[in-house]
Formats: sequence, C-alpha cells, structure tokens
Amino acid sequence: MWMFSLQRRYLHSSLCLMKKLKGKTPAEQRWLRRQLKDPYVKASQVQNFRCRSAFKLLEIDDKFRLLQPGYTVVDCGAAPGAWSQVAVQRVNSDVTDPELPRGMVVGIDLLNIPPLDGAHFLSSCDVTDPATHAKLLELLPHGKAHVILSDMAPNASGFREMDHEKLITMCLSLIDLAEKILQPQGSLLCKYWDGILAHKLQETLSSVFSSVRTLKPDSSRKDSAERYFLARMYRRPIK
Ligand SMILES: C[S@@+](CC[C@H](N)C(=O)[O-])C[C@H]1O[C@@H](n2cnc3c(N)ncnc32)[C@H](O)[C@@H]1O
Repeated sequence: MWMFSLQRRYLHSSLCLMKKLKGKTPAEQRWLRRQLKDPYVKASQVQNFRCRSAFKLLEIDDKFRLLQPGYTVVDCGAAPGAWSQVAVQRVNSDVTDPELPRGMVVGIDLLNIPPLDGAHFLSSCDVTDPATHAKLLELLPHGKAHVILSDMAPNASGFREMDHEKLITMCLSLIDLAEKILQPQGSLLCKYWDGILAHKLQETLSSVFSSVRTLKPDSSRKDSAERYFLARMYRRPIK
C-alpha cells in the first residue's frame, strides 16, 4: 500500500516538474531544476524570506554578531529585500525590552524594493552615485551607520573576468561611502566574485579597517565564485 502511495507521489511531482519545464530554454530548465532541488530555496519559502540569500547573512551574523540591537544598517543592492528582512529582525531583536533602542535599516537598489515593515528603502538609486550618498546622509541618525552591507552584483555578462572587475569596482566605491557615513569602529560586509583583483580590494580594505577576513558561507553555492569580505573596526583614512 505504502509503495503504491510513494509511486503516486513520485508520478505527481514528476508531472509538476514537466509542466514547469515546458516551453523553457535548456538554460532556464537547468536553473529551474537547481532551484527546485535547493534546500535553501525551500527553507526561504517556509520562513518567508524573499530569497535564499537571507541564509548567507544569517550564517555570517550567527558567527560574527555583526548586527546588534539598536544598530543602524545600510543594505546596498537590497532588492528584493531578504538581507533587509534579516537586518530588521536582528537590530530590533529585543522589541520586548523598552530599554533597548530600536535599530534602523536603510536599503538601496537600482531596482524597486517592495516595502518592508521596519526598513526604509531608496529604490531606483545607484549606490555609487554621490546623489544617493546625500540622500543617505539626510536619512541616517547623525548621518552615520554602524554597518554597511553589500550584496550588490552587476548583471552578469557571462565573461567571468569582466564581471569580476565590474563588481570589484563597485566594492571599491563602498570605501568612499564608508568615509561619508560609517561610524569609527564600524563594519563593512561586501560580496565579490573571486579573481585576480580580489587582493587589491582586500589591501584597500585593510588600509582603513583593522581586520579583514574572507568568508564563504555554506549557503553560498560551492560552484560559484562568490565570496564575502568582512571588514571590521573602521578607522578614517589619514589624508
Ligand atoms: C544579489 S541581488 C541582492 C539580493 C539581496 N541581498 C537580498 O537578499 O534580497 C544584487 C542586487 O544588486 C543591485 N545592484 C547592482 N548594482 C547596483 C548599484 N550600482 N546600486 C544599487 N544596487 C545595485 C541589483 O539591482 C540587485 O538587485
């Protein structure tokens, strides 16, 4: 009997998969199959996160305690908003204790970011643009943040070296942003794609942060060049 029900369930899920794959290009089919098998995609649906990337930040924050109650956090490349969801939870995690200050999360993206309780979003804004920096300075308490997060990524062209260079340039621009808005001793977490210029980014970060480490969370796909730099204890550059 159980064998029959197992066979029926298998047949049902195979039929659903065939329906979803119908009319898709081979590349889209590969992507869809991978999404359907991915435990983090399933977990993000169960836990109501906007995408699987939430688990990368959760993993990093569980280990390094980056997001403290009361902190102000700027989330660069925030759409669709999963990292902001995690940040809102963590900086306000003791809402039951009126003594603890509430935190603030500001997300920025070139795209539209659907609204989220507890977060302020700057949609259709470029993180590298000084006009966005000016908007941030107005929004942040005393114009300062404790943490800058960046999961920004350019649209991948398929040319690995070119995409790598583009993302490194975007990460380097975060150092200008840090100079304007990051508190002394503040932290920066930024995604990059590994490649020949990664050491240059690491060196530049090391010139203004006392500690810089490379991270590859378990939830980051093994076959991806994605890595994160966690830079802590910001000190203003000497000019
Ligand atoms: C991988 S997604 C971020 C996912 C997000 N961390 C989350 O958890 O929902 C990368 C985002 O970076 C954004 N992006 C790329 N370049 C940007 C820029 N110059 N300024 C702002 N956002 C940018 C893209 O529009 C895209 O939404």
